[in-house]
Order: sequence, then C-alpha cells, then structure tokens
Amino acid sequence: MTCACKGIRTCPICESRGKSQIFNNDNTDVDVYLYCPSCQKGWLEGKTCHPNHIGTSIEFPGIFIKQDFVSETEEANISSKIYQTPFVESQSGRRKQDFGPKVNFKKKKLKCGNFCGLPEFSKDLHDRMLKLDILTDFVPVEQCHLEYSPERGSSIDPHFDDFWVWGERLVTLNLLSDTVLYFVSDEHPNVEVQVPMFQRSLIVVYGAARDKWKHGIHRADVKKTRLAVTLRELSPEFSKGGKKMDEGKILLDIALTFKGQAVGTTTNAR
Ligand SMILES: O=C(O)CCC(=O)C(=O)O
Ligand SMILES: [Fe+2]
Repeated sequence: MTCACKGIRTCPICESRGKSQIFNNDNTDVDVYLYCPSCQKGWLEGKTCHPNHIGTSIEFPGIFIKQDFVSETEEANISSKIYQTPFVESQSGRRKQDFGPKVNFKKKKLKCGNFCGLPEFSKDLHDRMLKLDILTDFVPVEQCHLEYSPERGSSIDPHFDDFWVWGERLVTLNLLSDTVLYFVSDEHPNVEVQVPMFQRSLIVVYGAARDKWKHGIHRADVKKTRLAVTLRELSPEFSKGGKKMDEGKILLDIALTFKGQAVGTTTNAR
C-alpha cells in the first residue's frame, strides 16, 4: 500500500513541517502528529509516507477523505458560481455565505428566516455524496461557504461545531488550494493532530474527531485563496424520532429544493 497522497500532489504529510513553529498559549512546545489517511493514525513528526512510518503514533478515528471528489472543471464551475454571490465578512479574516436556517446557538432558537434551500449546484454534489458508504443516508440541512485568503490572514480558531442542531457528520469540499485542519483536545494537552485538506477533496469529520477534538485552521496554513463548502446534517433531536423532528422536517423540505440564495449573516457553526 502506498500513501494516499502519493503521486497525486505534494501533501502536508510528505512535506517536512517544522514542529518548532508551533507553540501553545503558554509558549510550550506542542507535539504535532501528522495524520495519515491510509492508516488513520497521527504520526509524531511523521515525515515518511505510508507504510514506512516510524516512531510514535496516535489513533485518530473519525476522518474520511475522498481525494478528487470533483474534477478541475467542476471545481472551476462551482467556484465561479460561488463568486456570483456576495460574501459577508466573518471572523478572523474569513468571508462567508450561508444557506441555512437562522440559529441562535446560545438561546437554542431556530427559525427558517429567509432560508429558501441549498444552492442549485449542490444537487449533483449531494447525489455523488450518497454513493459514498459513509454518506449513504446524509441529508444536508445547511451549507456554508467560507473563503480564506493569505492577504487577509484568514484562519479559524479551534472550536466544536454546535451539537444541539448539527448532527454527527461535517462534510467539507475543499476548493482552490490545499490546507491543513488541525485538531486539539483538553484531554491531550500539548498535542496537535494535523489532517490534510487537499484541493478538490471531500473530508468528513465524524465520531471522536467531531466530538472529542476541536478543529481549526492556522493562518500559516492558508497559502493561497481557499473555498470551503461545508454541509451539515440535523442532530438526533431534529431528526426522525427526535423531540423536534417536525421542525427538522420543515427545514429539510426547504433545504432539498436546491433553489436557495444565500441568506446573509445568519449562523456561525457554533
Ligand atoms: O474551513 C474549513 O474547512 C473548516 C470550517 C469550520 O470548521 C466551520 O465552518 O465550522
Ligand atoms: Fe467547524
């Protein structure tokens, strides 16, 4: 078996990345584990491709990566559609577009607001997602587009996506450039697991990676403009059998019209 990245492009796993660049808040060194998609483990200073890893590793379940989920032509078409809609400024140098319900995470309130569905171009993407074993029953209720750029020093601080309204699987299509999604956890002080997000790949974050580890993107890992297209599903509370399934059903019926326009400044994921 060869490394999942081999022969496709230079990936953050195969590049040597300076551990010394990373410090946590009190300036102590952080042990950086590079995630290998082939063995689903993080490798401490793992500069070698699968299967030739050496040294210390950490199990890191809950990541699925599908390389080249879209072609270069599709990437260009999707990006050009995204850029037909204005972005709104977001935190930490990001810009965003939202297609989803209006959520007040603190007060746990949810409204349809102006939500009129996911964008048209996502219909094909969703059909393709359903063919992946991990997503056969994935029903997206929200889509968020984030644009990162080195000029604006874009990044995203480590966070959990909300658990009240969003379900287990976070699905992101990575467009225009590669980056690295890093994971940290209070249960593993001074440990950072870095997961490659390849251009045109799809990543699914679920299980322990979703609910035990926070995720973020370092400013230094935004080397070129990047678009993230993230789709989220409903939590069990809003799904079939849950206390709020009726509210959930209304939102899904809207989402799946695929006739949406961006709804302006509504949600953060948390
Ligand atoms: O840009 C990404 O891929 C991550 C975005 C993210 O974590 C979020 O929107 O909650
Ligand atoms: Fe997130």
